[in-house]
Amino acid sequence: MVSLSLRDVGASYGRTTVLSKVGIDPLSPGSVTAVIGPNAAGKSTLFKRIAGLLAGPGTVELSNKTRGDRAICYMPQDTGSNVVLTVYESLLLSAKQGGGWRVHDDELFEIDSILASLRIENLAFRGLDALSGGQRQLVSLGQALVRKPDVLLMDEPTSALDLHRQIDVLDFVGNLATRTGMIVLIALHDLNHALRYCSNTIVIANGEMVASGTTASVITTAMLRDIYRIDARIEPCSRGRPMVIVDGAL
Ligand SMILES: Nc1ncnc2c1ncn2[C@@H]1O[C@H](COP(=O)(O)OP(=O)(O)OP(=O)(O)O)[C@@H](O)[C@H]1O
Repeated sequence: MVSLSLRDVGASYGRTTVLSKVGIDPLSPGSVTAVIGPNAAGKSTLFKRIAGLLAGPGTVELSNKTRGDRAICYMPQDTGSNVVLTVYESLLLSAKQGGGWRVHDDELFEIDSILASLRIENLAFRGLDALSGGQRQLVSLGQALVRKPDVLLMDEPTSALDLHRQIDVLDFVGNLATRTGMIVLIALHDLNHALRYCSNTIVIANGEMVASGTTASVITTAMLRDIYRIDARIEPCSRGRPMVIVDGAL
């Protein structure tokens, strides 16, 4: 089964280094890890570096990958598109990216199944330029999933979604990871989503990794104070789930 580890990973834009020395022990198949941290901390940069879209020092090691060059898929934060394609065509194009152009029945079946799982089958023949922000985000996730990556990097995948869709998407991706062994990293600002859906969490601040480990051990009152500069408590809700309750900014 696939596993992903990082050693001393860094990245720069031109001469400006924005990320350095990020290291994580092998992430196991099927794991879902949150990547959290303030704005401009370096979360998207880390994803671009892992996906090979940015060069930099250190090693991204992916062992036992099954998908060759398509093993790692980055779902960007900005899903805007002015490409003249329908939703269905965009998923088909994504499924075929890097492969041959012959279309097989099982690929069409897979696209239908992902559209249905994300509850966007009604959008299949709508142009990408005629979608709402949330619909674009769901289509972008569909484009990533049809590639069946070994590692899925999701950059704030629920930022444009209503509450029901947020839960739907995170449940779906978590179950898919468990079922297929896909490793998932999700950049999140909603720390309650991290507590609920991610077994492990990595904290990035000022271009450095400042904590990593089980989500419960990483999301603490002290971390929220030091990294986010907020006064907050982590308390169980009436159903026993830990929740971040924010009292104010420091
Ligand atoms: N293409 C670029 N060229 C130059 N600097 C960039 C570029 N993209 C990002 N940066 C800078 O790199 C730093 C890290 O940005 P990054 O997008 O990785 O942060 P982030 O943690 O994902 O932030 P956010 O939570 O706001 O999305 C920031 O200072 C940003 O201004």
